[in-house]
Amino acid sequence: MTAPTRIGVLAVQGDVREHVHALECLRVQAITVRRPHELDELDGIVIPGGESTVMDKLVRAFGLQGPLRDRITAGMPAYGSCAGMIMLADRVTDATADQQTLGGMDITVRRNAFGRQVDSFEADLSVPAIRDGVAEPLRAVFIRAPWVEDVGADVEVLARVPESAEGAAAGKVVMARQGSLLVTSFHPEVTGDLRVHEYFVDLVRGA
Ligand SMILES: NC(=O)CC[C@H](N)C(=O)O
Repeated sequence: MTAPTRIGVLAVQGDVREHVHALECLRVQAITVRRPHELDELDGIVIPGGESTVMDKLVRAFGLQGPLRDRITAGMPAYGSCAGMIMLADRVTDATADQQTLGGMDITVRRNAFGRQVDSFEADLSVPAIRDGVAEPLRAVFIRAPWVEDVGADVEVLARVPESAEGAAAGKVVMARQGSLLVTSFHPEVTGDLRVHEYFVDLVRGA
């Protein structure tokens, strides 16, 4: 029998439980991570939504920044949702003065991009990369979400806000991948649709 896939969920801040639940629904061993040594046995990690400024401070306070950067650089797959996407971005617009990220992905992300007045926004996304992702659009829930302003040459765009959406959000990149790193602006863990997590688990198993 092969060993079970072990995926960590960074558990310093944010909606950790929902990601643990989604991973367990996919029969993956989900492990909450607060200490550096907890990274050792992982096949991949999820960085949840929350507040990236707080998450960054706690990641540094818990001594996780260096070990996480090392593992990501060494190729450990990582999936960042919303604040997690900010954490995996090499560049952030509208960051606070002392805000740092883990980086790894050659993208520029704009924090709180959907507008300060609009706390949440929903859209049906066509995502050809996921199972039935064209026939059955993915309902995406955005909560004070960032979007991707700019992607490097090695980044694959997986989804955009539909061009028919109102305002500046139309056409913006909200799901992308670079090698073993995956990011979404939105929160698939709150809808019960497991296809994004399934895509990440497949990525981890293929890594
Ligand atoms: N739902 C979220 O993760 C919000 C992200 C938050 N606006 C930030 O800057 O980190």
